[in-house]
Amino acid sequence: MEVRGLRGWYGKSEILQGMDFTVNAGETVALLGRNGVGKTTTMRALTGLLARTEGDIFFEGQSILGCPTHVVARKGIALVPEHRGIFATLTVEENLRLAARQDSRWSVEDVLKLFPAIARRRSTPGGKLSGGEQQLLSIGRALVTGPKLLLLDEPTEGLAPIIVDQLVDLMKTVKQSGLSILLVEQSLEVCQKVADRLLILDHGVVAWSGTAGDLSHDPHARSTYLTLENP
Ligand SMILES: Nc1ncnc2c1ncn2[C@@H]1O[C@H](COP(=O)(O)OP(=O)(O)OP(=O)(O)O)[C@@H](O)[C@H]1O
Repeated sequence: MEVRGLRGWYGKSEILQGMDFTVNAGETVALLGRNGVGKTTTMRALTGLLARTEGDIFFEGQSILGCPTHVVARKGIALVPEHRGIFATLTVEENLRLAARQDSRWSVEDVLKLFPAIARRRSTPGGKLSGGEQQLLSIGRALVTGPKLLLLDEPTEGLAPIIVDQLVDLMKTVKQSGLSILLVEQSLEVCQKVADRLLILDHGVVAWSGTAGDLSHDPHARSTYLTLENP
């Protein structure tokens, strides 16, 4: 994915003010920044969910700016939103089967094998799962659609450390399968474990980019662009 001069608005507020970045095939890129800088808005702009955008977004060489969400999804971009978006009254298995596409390289059975924690709960309604299980299920739902690029919006937010470790392992497995991942993530520790590159968003643009190692040696960037919550 190549993003060039991306601008995006809510009403008259210009939140994204000319973002430039790429996510190469097979790469995991993390998007960081203080609360409210526009990380979720970026994810929405990339998936046709923001009403007003300008600039350009290329996916596999084709412009997708302004494409409706279902078209973006069909091209192979799957968004796992911050609030997970699973069906509370449907079982785990029904949630997966409803999302599954025949041409996906991940079948429902593959996903259940990959996530034993939710396989054990396959007959449980989505609404009865713990936060961590819901997060795994929503990633599973994205995988069965057969994406090439997975967009994960704060997947570890609010989860216990042991579940975060499981999610990190899962992201590594997904990455090894060749999928590209763009991840909004506040924890530098998680970024260090899974991301090839980090992008820090500030004032609607990508203000810093580099590896987690670069950032650990750059106290100025950490104090300028990140909150104290970032370890
Ligand atoms: N639906 C909306 N209508 C109007 N303004 C919005 C809407 N959603 C978000 N905003 C504003 O847009 C700005 C960017 O919000 P966004 O959710 O993208 O930030 P974020 O970087 O993801 O932050 P957080 O870490 O808090 O989720 C914020 O100032 C927010 O108040």
